[in-house]
Amino acid sequence: MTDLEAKKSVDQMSRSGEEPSPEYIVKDSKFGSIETSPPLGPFPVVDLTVFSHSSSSQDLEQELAKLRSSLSSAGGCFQAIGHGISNSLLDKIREVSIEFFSLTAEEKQKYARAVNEAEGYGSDRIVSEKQVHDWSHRLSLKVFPQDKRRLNLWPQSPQDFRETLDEYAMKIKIVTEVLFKAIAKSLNLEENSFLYQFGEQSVMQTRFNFYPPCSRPDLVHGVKPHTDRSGITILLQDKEVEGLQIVVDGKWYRVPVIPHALVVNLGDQMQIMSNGIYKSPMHRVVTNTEKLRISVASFIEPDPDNEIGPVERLIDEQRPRLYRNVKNYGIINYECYQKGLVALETVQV
Ligand SMILES: O=C(O)CCC(=O)C(=O)O
Ligand SMILES: [Fe+2]
Repeated sequence: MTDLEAKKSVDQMSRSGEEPSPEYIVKDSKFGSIETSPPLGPFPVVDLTVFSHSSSSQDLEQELAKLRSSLSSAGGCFQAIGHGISNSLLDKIREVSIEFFSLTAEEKQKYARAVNEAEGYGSDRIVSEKQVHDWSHRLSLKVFPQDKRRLNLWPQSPQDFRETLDEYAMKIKIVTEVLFKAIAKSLNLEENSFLYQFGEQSVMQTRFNFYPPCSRPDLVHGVKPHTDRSGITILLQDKEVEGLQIVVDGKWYRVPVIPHALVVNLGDQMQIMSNGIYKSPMHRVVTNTEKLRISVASFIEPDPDNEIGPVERLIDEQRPRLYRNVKNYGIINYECYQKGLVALETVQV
């Protein structure tokens, strides 16, 4: 057993069809009951080809307007198409994820996350006795900077796991660079305004999420409500099974499945850099009784040695500085999580 792990794994309970044990049951969520099927959300589909290829100013303006409206609302999310990653690579990364999670518990344990570490295979990190456990297993791996990869935690089975992740991560990195420039453009900023804050040594952590079916989806979270601590998160959802929900104006909405689109969520650090103009959305994952769900989330964060803060041009009399400059927001975020504090609130001026 690692840290304060639950006595029964979600895999075991899922297979036997039994009710979730008490550690998984959400009692008094401040977000209300777990509604597994709220309405579909107003998340636009943005075609990234207008940012990476020459295109008419009308097309460019149209996609920039979608970025502005989606990122400045509490919804902070859109789906990206035209991202340049082939359908076959997207299917392949999903396939190796399912193959990994289908290995025996003993085999997966070879890549187990150590107590107090973020990387490796396991369940959510438990930081207090009161914490409700998520109905999921995950495998988290640092993919960039490349020399920080801990290859002993990278599965050797299935055989093509490592090369698929490497290829996928390289492509995601290119997509994020296009996005940083596009987001800067949408705020009328110089195109490297965000890219340079992330730095040459920006970090990418890829997390493979696995949510087995649950006999009582109304009682558990696949992932509890949270905002991402990243700068930006690029999420490949399951090809068929929904589960992700996002809060817009105080209400939960489902994020639809678009099989070869990437869900783009801003994280807390872009909310800081954009001086609060763009938002890091509150989101959660719900489970269902019938089908397992997987997702692959890539979290891109600035180099932890870089001091980041609101871009100067986004600070003026009408919009005074909302956040102080910070270094290593990851640590701030983790410490706040342990104390039950909202990290973004602690860095407000
Ligand atoms: O599985 C998903 O759709 C989202 C997962 C998520 O929010 C996360 O890993 O931070
Ligand atoms: Fe998330």
